Amino acid sequence: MADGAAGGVPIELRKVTKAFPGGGEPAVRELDLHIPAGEIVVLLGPSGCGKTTTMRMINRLIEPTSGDILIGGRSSRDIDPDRLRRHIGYVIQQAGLFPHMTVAANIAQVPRMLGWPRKRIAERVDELLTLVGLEPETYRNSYPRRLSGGQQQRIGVARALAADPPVLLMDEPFGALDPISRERIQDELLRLQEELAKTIVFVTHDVDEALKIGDHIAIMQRPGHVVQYARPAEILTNPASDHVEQFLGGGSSMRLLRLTHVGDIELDRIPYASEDMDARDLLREVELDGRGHALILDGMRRPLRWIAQAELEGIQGPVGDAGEPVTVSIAHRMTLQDALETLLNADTDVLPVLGRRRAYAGALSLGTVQNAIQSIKARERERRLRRGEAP
Ligand SMILES: Nc1ncnc2c1ncn2[C@@H]1O[C@H](COP(=O)(O)OP(=O)(O)OP(=O)(O)O)[C@@H](O)[C@H]1O
Repeated sequence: MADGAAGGVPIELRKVTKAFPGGGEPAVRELDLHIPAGEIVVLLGPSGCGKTTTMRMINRLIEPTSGDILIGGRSSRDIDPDRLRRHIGYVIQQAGLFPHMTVAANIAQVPRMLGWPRKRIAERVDELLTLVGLEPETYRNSYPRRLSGGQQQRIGVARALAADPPVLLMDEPFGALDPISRERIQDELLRLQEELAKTIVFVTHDVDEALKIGDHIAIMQRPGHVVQYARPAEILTNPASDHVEQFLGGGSSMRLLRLTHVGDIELDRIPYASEDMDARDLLREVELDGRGHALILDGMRRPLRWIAQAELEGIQGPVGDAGEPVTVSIAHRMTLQDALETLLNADTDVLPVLGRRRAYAGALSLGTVQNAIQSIKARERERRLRRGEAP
């Protein structure tokens, strides 16, 4: 990025406690948490478990009662709070934009405070609008009230990113959006993050949002402590306690289908050949395989056509241009849930999976997905057995 793409820095919470004056139990109690550079770490938990307090201690909107917070290895206590906040973007629910300022003025707040020249600010505003998927021409001079909730939230993200801070704090940023806008902006955030690799602390009490967004998830409970800190798939297959399991709710296998990508599972193998392969050789492979068809690939290993055993039997010499074009395929980046949907709507019972550069990477059938589901269930059974529960 033009501003020297500041990647993320790690954040370390060490025995951090916050007791509000007059409060009973502390809002946050001896919290230890390591947030790796460039990751999205989600704080997930029920209302009142201390998520917002934890987040606000990172940018010193709230001062810890005890313990230490290191940002990029430096204690936040040794960093001037105003300076600290300029290096930490903050996104809140309903964006918190100033209604009397244009979109451009809202985004430009921090750069203006930093005394950037006018031209650089204007360029940065346009760059950020493009980055969050809004056309600068259309939006830079609009006022927030004219925009949808999703658009306002995008501007909120653009504003937080304005001075290219290494850290972003996002407190229930998409909580007020309808489900469709919410899905879309989550996807946008993940796309942005691939490019920017910020360190993002993201607060939510929505389990599905946490599973989708988080590289790691910290599940918190009252009073302000972490009961499990792990990757999403591990949290689903191996919740640390009955409490965590209850909080996650049912449907963990379906959720795993949403979390698991086609590239993560063992794919089917079906016979394949290039157009210059001898039809007899391919026929032998198809007979051995027993499913009655093969794929023809081009020189870059991209699937071209399906060919049936009966058709192969009638060909002498190279396979050539025989067969039926491949019209539907599955990308290895798809979730198993989306792949299943594609498979159920296709008129063949097996589809080729495309890896990098759309090259053939394997095949997927209902059986493949079923095997994946079964191995997920087997892992869950193993976990229950380990914990001494009935399978
Ligand atoms: N300024 C304050 N003064 C006194 N108590 C507070 C203050 N802010 C938060 N608390 C208390 O600290 C505890 C944790 O609050 P916090 O807002 O961090 O929880 P949360 O997990 O973010 O909740 P929610 O999901 O509802 O936002 C709560 O019991 C809350 O009442």
